[in-house]
Amino acid sequence: MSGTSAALTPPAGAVAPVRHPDAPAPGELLGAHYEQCFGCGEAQPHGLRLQARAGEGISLTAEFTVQPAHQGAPGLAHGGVLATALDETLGSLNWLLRTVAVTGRLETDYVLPVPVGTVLHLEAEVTAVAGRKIYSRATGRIGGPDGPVAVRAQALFIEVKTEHFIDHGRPQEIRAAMSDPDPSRRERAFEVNP
Ligand SMILES: CCCCCCCC/C=C\CCCCCCCC(=O)SCCNC(=O)CCNC(=O)[C@H](O)C(C)(C)COP(=O)(O)OP(=O)(O)OC[C@H]1O[C@@H](n2cnc3c(N)ncnc32)[C@H](O)[C@@H]1OP(=O)(O)O
Repeated sequence: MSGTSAALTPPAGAVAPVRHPDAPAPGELLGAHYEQCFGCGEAQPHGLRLQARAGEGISLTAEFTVQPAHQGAPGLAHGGVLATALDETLGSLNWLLRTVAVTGRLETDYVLPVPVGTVLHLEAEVTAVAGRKIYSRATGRIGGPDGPVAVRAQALFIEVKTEHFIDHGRPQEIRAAMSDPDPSRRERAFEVNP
């Protein structure tokens, strides 16, 4: 049984998403947006280390391998970890729009159990944009990119200003991220200059 709440149905005035001219080319790896990110950070030992790759239009693919640290039941991925993988994949789509946005709503269907050691093959796309609201969906397959769907999600991301992170984040992490000598990492941890 699955369904979609009204909040995830784009309103009548919604428009098709527009790929930013500087979006990474199809096939290009996006790389981590923040090295401590639980979803994608390479310096985050407990994280998913999800790797996303730009697709055509406003779409992308991503992969992550379920580790023993990601278990809920013996030998099986925790549902919250799978939701994180979907959230991260969907959030990464905003890099193709060059819009800074946070998850407002995420609805997840769990279709098949996902064992430890499995590679989850994710694909995601933005379906519509209405003002600050970005509508998107994703699927995660197991056994290969064309394998059966194990999880799927629909989401609503809300565009925010850079100040969202400065106002709400903890000062010590903000200071550390802002003092990163690499300007592109600084930009992607906090802001996007369209
Ligand atoms: C994370 C770092 C990103 C760095 C960026 C660098 C670029 C990186 C590039 C790429 C990789 C990114 C990968 C990230 C992946 C992970 C993403 C996450 O997990 S984000 C963390 C979890 N989410 C939160 O912490 C939000 C907490 N919530 C809030 O801060 C506010 O509630 C917020 C900003 C979402 C909305 O607050 P308001 O005051 O700005 O706006 P209002 O007026 O309430 O909402 C605007 C519209 O949206 C609807 N809306 C808001 N929340 C909704 C909801 N939950 N369900 C349905 N509609 C909702 C409202 O009804 C309203 O609609 P009407 O304009 O009136 O039509």
